[in-house]
Amino acid sequence: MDYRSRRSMLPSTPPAHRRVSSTLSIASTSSSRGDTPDGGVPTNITVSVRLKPALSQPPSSAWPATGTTITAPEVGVFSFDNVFGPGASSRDVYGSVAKRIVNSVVEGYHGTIFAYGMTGTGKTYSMQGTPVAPGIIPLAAADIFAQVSFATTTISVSYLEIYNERVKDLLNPTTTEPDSLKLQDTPDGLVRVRNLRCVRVATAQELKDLVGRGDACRRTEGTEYNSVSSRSHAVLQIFLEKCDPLSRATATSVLSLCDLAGSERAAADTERRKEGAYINRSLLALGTIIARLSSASASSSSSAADSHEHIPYRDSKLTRLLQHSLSGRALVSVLCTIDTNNPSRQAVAETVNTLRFAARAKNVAIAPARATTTTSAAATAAVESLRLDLERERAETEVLKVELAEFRREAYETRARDEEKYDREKRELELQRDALKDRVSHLTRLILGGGAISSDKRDRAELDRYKARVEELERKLAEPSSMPSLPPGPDLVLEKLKAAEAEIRELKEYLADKDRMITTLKRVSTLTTRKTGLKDGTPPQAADTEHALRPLDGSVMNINADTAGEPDVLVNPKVRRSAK
Ligand SMILES: Nc1ncnc2c1ncn2[C@@H]1O[C@H](COP(=O)(O)OP(=O)(O)OP(=O)(O)O)[C@@H](O)[C@H]1O
Repeated sequence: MDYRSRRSMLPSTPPAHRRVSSTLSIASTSSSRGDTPDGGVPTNITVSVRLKPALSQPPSSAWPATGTTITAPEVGVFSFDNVFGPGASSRDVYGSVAKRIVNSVVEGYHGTIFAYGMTGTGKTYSMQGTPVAPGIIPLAAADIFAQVSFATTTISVSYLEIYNERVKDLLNPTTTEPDSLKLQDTPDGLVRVRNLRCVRVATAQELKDLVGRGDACRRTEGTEYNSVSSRSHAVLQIFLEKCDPLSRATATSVLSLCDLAGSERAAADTERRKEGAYINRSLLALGTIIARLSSASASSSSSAADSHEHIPYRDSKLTRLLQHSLSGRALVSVLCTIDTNNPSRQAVAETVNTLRFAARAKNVAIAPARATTTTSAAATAAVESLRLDLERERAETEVLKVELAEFRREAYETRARDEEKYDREKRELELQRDALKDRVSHLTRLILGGGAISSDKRDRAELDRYKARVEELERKLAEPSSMPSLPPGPDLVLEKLKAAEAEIRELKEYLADKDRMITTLKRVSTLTTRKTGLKDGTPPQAADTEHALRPLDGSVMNINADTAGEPDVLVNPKVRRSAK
C-alpha cells in the first residue's frame, strides 16, 4: 500500500494525540500522528526519502525499497512516510512531500520543506528540477498562484543563502554590508532577516524568474561528487499576506523552501575543506536539534514547541533561521536524498547517516498553528484612537494640575490678605476698646468727682453709644464664616478669631462692670446731693429712696471717701474686697 492510499484510510478527524511509539531504532515506525494541520493538535514531521537514479550504471539492488521502507545493507529496515524509488517523477515527489503543506500555507499555516542529504544526491534537483521536470519550488509556485485570491492576498518573496555562516541576499547580491543581514525575532514568533530584500510578485512566472536570478548568484563549486555542488544553504521564503475584507485583519503565512548544502567528507582543497567544515557544523547543529526534539517528543506527550528542554537553535544560522519551523509551530516536510548507486564505504556510511537523520526527524512531534493575525486597519485605527484619547486626557490633566496650582496660590494669597485684614481690624478694635476704657474711666472720674450730675444724661447716652459700637464690632468679628474657604492646612484665622471672641467677651464683661459701677456711683452721688439738700431743707425724691445704696448683682463697691477722688476705683468682680 503506498503512502497516498494509506493516508486515505486515516480518519477524517484525527484523534487528539496520536503518538509515535517507536524509539530511534533503525526500524523506526513510520506511522504518523496524522499529518493534516489541525490547529495545535500534535502531529509529526513528514519524512520522505528519494533515491537518486543510476545515471551511468545499472540500478543497485543492494538497497531494496518499497513505498515507505528502505533496507540498508547490514543495517536494517527504515520506515518513512514516503520512499521514492529511482523512477519516481518530480511531480510524484511534489504531490506527496510538498503539496499538502503548500495548501496549508495558502490556508494560513506556516510550512517548511527542506532537502537534506549528501552532496550530489539530488537535493537541488528535487527542489528546483529542470525545465522539463520542474521540482518542488516551481510546482509550489504554480500551486500557490492557482489557489490564492488576489483580492485578499499579496505574495512576496525573499531568497537568501548561508555561506560559511554568513547570510547573503540572493535578490540583492550587491549589498555592500552583508553583516547588516542580521537574524531577528519578530513579534509573531518568526525569525526574519533584517534588511533582506522582499519582492512582491504577481505571477508564478515572476516568482520563478526571481528564483532563477537568485540561483545564478549562489555559491557553487565542483566537488568530488558534484560538478556544480551548492556550497551554501539556500532558503527561499514565500510570504502570503492575507487580509480579511471585513475586519481588515491580516495574517502572513510563510512557506520556507530550503535546499541545504550537502554533507561531505573532508576535501583536499583548503577552500573546500573550510566550506565543508561550516556546512558540516551547521548540519551537525541541525542534526543535534532534530535529535533533541525527537527525544523530547518521545519522552513527553507534548510537541516540540511545548518542550521545556533547551534546544540550541542559535548554534548555527541555519537552525536559527528555521527555529520557528523546527520548534513545532509550522508544518514540516523533510526530503532526504540518497545515492545508493555508489558502493564506496564512505558513500554507504553517508547514506546510512542520512537515513538515521531521517528516522530521528520522523519522531519529532509538532503542533502546527495558524499564522497569528496581526494588526488590522480597524485595530490600528482603534489603537490610534485610544492613543489620541490618552494623549488628550493627559493634556487635560496637565491643564487641571496647573489650574489647581493657580487656585491654591490664589486661595493662599486670599487667606493671607484676609488674615492681614483681620489683624488690622483687630488692631482697630483694640484701639477702640482702649479708647472706650479711657472714656469710661474718664466718666467714672467725673461721676466720682460729684460734679457730673448735670451731665448724667449725656454720659448715659455716650455710654450707650459706646456699647452699641462695641456690639457692632463684636458682630463683625463674629463673622469668620463669611471669609472665603481656605485650602487645607493649619487654620490660623479660625484660631485668631476664637481668641478675639474670648477677648470680646472679656471686654463685654469689663464694660458691664463699668456700667454697674457708674450706675451705683450715680446713686451715691444722688444720695449725697439729697443729704446736702436736707441739710439745706430740700425734700428727698420718692423714686430715689428705692435705690438707696444697694450694690448691683455680682459687684461689690468699695466706696471710700479717701479713695473717691482716685481714678481707678473700678473693681474687677473676680477680685472681691470686703467693704469697709
Ligand atoms: N532524481 C534525479 N533524476 C535525475 N537526475 C538527478 C536526480 N537527482 C540528481 N540528479 C542529478 O545529479 C546531479 C547532482 O544533483 P544535485 O545537484 O541536485 O545534487 P545536490 O544534492 O544538490 O548536491 P550538492 O549538495 O553538492 O549541491 C545533477 O546533475 C542532477 O541533475
